[in-house]
This record gives sequence, structure tokens and C-alpha cells, in this order.
Amino acid sequence: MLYSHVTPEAKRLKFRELLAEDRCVQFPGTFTPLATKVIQDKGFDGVYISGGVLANELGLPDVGLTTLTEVAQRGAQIARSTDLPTLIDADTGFGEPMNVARTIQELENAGVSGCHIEDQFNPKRCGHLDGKSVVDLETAVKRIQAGVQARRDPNFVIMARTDIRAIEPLEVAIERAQALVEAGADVIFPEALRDISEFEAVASAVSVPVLANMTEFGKSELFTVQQLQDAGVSMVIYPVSAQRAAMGAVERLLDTIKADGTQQAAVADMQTRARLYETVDYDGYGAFDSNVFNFEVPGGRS
Ligand SMILES: C[C@](O)(C(=O)O)[C@H](CC(=O)O)C(=O)O
Ligand SMILES: [Mg+2]
Repeated sequence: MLYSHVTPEAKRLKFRELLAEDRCVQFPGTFTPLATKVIQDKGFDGVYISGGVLANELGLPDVGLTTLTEVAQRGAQIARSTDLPTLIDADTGFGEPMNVARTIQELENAGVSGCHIEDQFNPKRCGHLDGKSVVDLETAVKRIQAGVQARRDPNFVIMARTDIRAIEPLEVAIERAQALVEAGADVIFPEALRDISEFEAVASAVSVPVLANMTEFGKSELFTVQQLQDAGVSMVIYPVSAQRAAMGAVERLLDTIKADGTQQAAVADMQTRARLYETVDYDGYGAFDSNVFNFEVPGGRS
């Protein structure tokens, strides 16, 4: 009933343990607390909270328009809805290195387990599109140092994302990743690498875990978790996949209603009322107060 009973501190410890495992852990992207519960039910390791998804949910493009307050608030809603560790996208940290420091503390307060800070200039853009620009190494390093100094829970994971591979050779991306580790980054997120050998090269060149971003319609091929693990990658995110799948279904549903004058043909693809009630734990509320859930649900109670 209600929210997760696992504390933010315990989830962060779990995140650290997962990163230390000898396999590639999977964090699907969520787009709402409800979908987050399904990610947990399906047995995934953790939950990714995408900046792109968050912006899109507000009907906005992913170009750095969302504010720290909006991101922290949504992060809190999602983090409290799951027992799993959560990684949130903090974009460029919402300003100067001093802002990054505040960002880390606000995200700690929100109860998420870690975040990534990237080295793009504002206005930022999706890491898999062309025309990106990145800040100089000194500024990128300062962002991470500021976050690390501001952190109060030593287990809050601070991840450095570098977008430099889009504009510089792999060697330069590796040098930057190493400098970001030196600055205190717990994990490296090398954005938009070209092929699996590049993941392998980064993973073997840095002393911390590496994250792979398997976003669709981007620059990286969609590697399997086994391929990534074999390349030495410790963690994979599927940031926008659930939102894209859901929106694909919404489009098809609306076309059906328009064409048929009824949603009937689309019902078989919908989450049932029984499954919805199971997901939000009507039974738990019924156990608390038997008057809350004392009725039959068409199609079964769960
Ligand atoms: C990971 C990412 O930062 C996100 O916001 O989810 C995006 C994903 C996307 O736009 O496909 C990214 O820059 O890769
Ligand atoms: Mg993003």
C-alpha cells in the first residue's frame, strides 16, 4: 500500500552493489510511477528516469527547458513508487558548477539513487542527434567536482556523461572520461558511441563502471545485454522505449476509434482493469479497510 518501504539510503546501497556485480544490469526508462511499478514487477534491476521523457511528457522538446524543480519533483514521485534504485537524468546540471552542487542536494532530497551530469552546452540536445557542442574539459571537470563535494550520502551515485564522441575521435573521448573519473565520477556514460568495440575500449580504459544508452532511432546499434556485458559494460538503459511503445499504442488506439467508431478492436491490447488494480495494489488497501475493495472486477480480481 502507498509508497515503497525501502529507504533512499538502502536503494543507493543496492545501486552500488549492482554496479559492483560482474554482469550488465538493466534499467528500463519509465514515464510515470504506474509504469515504474510494472518495471519492478517484471524483475528488472532498477529504473531510469529520462530527461527526454520528462520533457516530452510536458509536451516539450528535450532541449534543456525543464527546471530542476520539475525534474526533482517527478524524480521523487517515481522513486517513492518503487523499491528499486533509480537513476535520473540531470542534463547539464541546470547551470554553473554551483548549480550542479544544488542539483545534487535536491536530487538526494528527492530520494533518487543517482544521477548523470553531461558536458553539453546549453541549449542541450538529444545525445544521438547531430550538431552538439560540449564545454571545455575544465568546465566538465568542475561540474563533477562540484557535485561530488555537495553530496551528503556517499552512496548517491554521480555519473559523468560525455557527449564528446560526436565531435572528437574515440581517443579524446577516452581521455575526457578518464579526467572525469579523476574528478570523482562513480560511473562513465559515454554517449553515442559508434560500435561495440568503442564500448569495449572505453570500459577497459576507465577504472569505474560504464553505462550504455540503448535508445532507439539513435546512433548506436541496439546491442543485447549479453553483447554489452561481453564488452565490459556494467549497466544499460532503455531510456525512452516504454514511452515510445505507449505512444505507439495510443496512436493506434485513436486511429481505431476514428475508423471504427468504437475502441472495441483495440481492447485486447489494453492493460485490463484487473491488472491495473493489481499494479496499484487494491488488495493492499482492501486489507487495510475492507470497505475499500469489496467488489468484483470484471475479468477477475487479478
Ligand atoms: C538518455 C537521454 O538523455 C534521455 O533523456 O533519455 C536521451 C535519449 C534520447 O533522446 O533518445 C539521449 O540524449 O540519448
Ligand atoms: Mg537526456
